[in-house]
Amino acid sequence: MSAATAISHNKPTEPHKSWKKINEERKALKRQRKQDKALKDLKRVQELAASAVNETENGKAASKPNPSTVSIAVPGSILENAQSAELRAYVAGQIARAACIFRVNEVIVFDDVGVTTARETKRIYEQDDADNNGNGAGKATSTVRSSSLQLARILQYLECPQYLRKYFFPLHKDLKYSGLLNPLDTPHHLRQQSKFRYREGVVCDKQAKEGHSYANVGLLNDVLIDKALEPGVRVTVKMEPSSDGSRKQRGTLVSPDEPRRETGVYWGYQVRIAHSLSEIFTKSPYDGGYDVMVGTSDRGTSVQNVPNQSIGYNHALIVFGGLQGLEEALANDEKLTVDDPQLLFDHYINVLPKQGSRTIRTEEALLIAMAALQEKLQPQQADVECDLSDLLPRSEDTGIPMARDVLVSKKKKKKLVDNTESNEIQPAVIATKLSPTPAVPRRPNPFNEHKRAEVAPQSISMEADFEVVSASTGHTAAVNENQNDDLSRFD
Ligand SMILES: C[S@@+](CC[C@H](N)C(=O)[O-])C[C@H]1O[C@@H](n2cnc3c(N)ncnc32)[C@H](O)[C@@H]1O
Repeated sequence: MSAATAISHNKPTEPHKSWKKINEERKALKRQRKQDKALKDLKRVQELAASAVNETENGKAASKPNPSTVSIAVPGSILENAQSAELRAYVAGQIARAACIFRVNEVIVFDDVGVTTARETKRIYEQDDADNNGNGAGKATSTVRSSSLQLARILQYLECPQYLRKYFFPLHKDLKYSGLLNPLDTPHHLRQQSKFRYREGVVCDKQAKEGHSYANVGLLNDVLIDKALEPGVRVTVKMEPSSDGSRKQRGTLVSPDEPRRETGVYWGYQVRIAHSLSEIFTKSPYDGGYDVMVGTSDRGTSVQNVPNQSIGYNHALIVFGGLQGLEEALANDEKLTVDDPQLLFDHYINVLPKQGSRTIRTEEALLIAMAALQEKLQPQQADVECDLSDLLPRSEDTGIPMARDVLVSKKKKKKLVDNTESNEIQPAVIATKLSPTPAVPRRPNPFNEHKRAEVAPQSISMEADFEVVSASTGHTAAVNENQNDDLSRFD
């Protein structure tokens, strides 16, 4: 017998494993890995919670100032220049994406035209307290250019976490193509499995113990919060680490500024409507208004002449013009008496002195300007830096419409193809039911028409005579009352 054969003969032979056994072992390994990850996440959450408690005890949290803010103003009329309803919505989506990419805290939609035409009329909307000179006199109605209202509504819709949209955005023709828009993918749009200290939520209509209420924060179970609030209110909740053995998740109501202030995480933008150029400046939500105002125009000073980090700010405002620029917006403002827009701003900047097209569209200028101004702006209060990469969803975890298509089972796909071939209409669209209790959002929401639904049901049924078009089904979609009523599944 050769040595090799002897060795192979002496080697203990492994018992033959069936595929069933191999699969079981693999599954067990997978389970183990999942458990390890969950434990790691839990440990991290507990550590963060403990450090937050420490900070509060040391009085540090209370004294932390709010980080500096950036606001942008864009005219609603830019939608009027779009060739179709789909493109109109798409332009609004581009503004929302740019605002998030550059961590903008406030988007002001202003009217740079004033007069209306047969095509572009004004619409009534519910003005909030903030618009109403902040005198707390309650809600009032006002009229606004329809393009401004649509832009503002789409901006708000996209900023709202998907799981809350059905509470705050009843079916509306302005949102018809919202399903085609690219999602914002912001950190505050948390997934169910994300373990982050803060979550956006809505107060539920569910009995809670005295002085408490339940909020839907996008988790499997509602969270018990430490305040008795009216159902429908949008809230920011600080999650308490879940105690062992308790299935009930608890949370504390906090200010919407807190997540960003405490963690440095971008927490979305606010939307405000201004009826004219001057209202951008006069109705600022910040005490003392904006301290640095930047106007943008191809007639401005070259951005290359602005030294890096030379624009110190606490509340910066960057204003963009429409089709005819800021000159036109100024000419259409009855309150402003100056005749040169440059006089309204601390800086009047040309962000691309050697442009190769005769004109740069506002949605393009927005991206160019925000990128060019990054190194020129210097916040007085910078965001705190905190590595939260393992707690917040990364781009590969987030919802891309294509990924959803991939998840459609082969059987379903075949059915879809068959139906299309036989010219059947796909029932892939939602009819959002208005929530039974009118939602009072935490943030001023001038576009909330829940009240109108109660008062004038006829007008809603007129507006509801359309569909929401999803990215995957295109124009073949039709309304089906039985479908899931969450608009977010299209984003
Ligand atoms: C269609 S342009 C208006 C054209 C106009 N001549 C102007 O720039 O004032 C729309 C808006 O995009 C921005 N924009 C366009 N080109 C720009 C540039 N080179 N520098 C800064 N902003 C620009 C401005 O806010 C402008 O109001």
